[in-house]
Amino acid sequence: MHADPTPSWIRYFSSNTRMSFSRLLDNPEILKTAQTEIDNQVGQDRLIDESDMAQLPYIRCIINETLRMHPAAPLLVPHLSSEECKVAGYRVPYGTILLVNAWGIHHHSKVWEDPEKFNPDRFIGFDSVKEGCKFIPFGSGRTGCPGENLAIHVIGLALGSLLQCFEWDKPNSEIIDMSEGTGFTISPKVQPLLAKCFLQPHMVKLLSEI
Ligand code: HEM
Repeated sequence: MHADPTPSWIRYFSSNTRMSFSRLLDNPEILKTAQTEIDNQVGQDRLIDESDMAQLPYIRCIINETLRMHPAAPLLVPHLSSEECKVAGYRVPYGTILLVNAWGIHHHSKVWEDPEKFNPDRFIGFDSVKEGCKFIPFGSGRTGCPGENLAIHVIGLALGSLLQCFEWDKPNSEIIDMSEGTGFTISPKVQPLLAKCFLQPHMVKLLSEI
């Protein structure tokens, strides 16, 4: 394996990581900050692994910001009231199907400043307990997603590996189309994402030993 200045092309289909990656390609300074964090915390002598995630808070901010703008389950999953109750002053009769519009909350200008801007910094020091239900890509409380930690680690590892091993660029200067398809879960409408990648020179030796 050698560091070839000619780029390789990647056609990327995965949903969550693809959304993060598209946003990073359109925001090269954020991409660079993420790479610097990996360089500082993991170094160049070994590949990133799952145990590094706790030391990569900025990568976590990028994942959160992507899940804010593109929550995989925009209406969470339907819930059914097993008895009559009151929610925020509203009477909810027994047997009501309740949908929570997480996408709407995540994009609401009264909840988030400049909600259409991709800005991972807004999650620096974010405390989900103090902030209440303004960020709920995994739902909340007893019915919340039990796979949250696994999902964050898998996305972080995929994103971190791509950032550690390669330099990235867009195929052209156009803003990447982030339109979302319709359905129970969110996925990008335009598939696949096309990007140019260059192997980082310092990764050549490491990757050739795998
Ligand atoms: C980015 C990845 C993921 C997202 C955004 C996500 C999101 C969600 C959401 C929004 C719910 C419904 C919560 C509610 O309405 O209260 C849910 C439920 C659930 N998720 Fe996830 N999830 C993800 C990954 C995973 C993974 C990796 C697993 C398992 C390995 C998993 C297992 C489940 C299960 C079993 C439920 C149903 C829990 C219940 O009803 O008791 N999820 N998830």
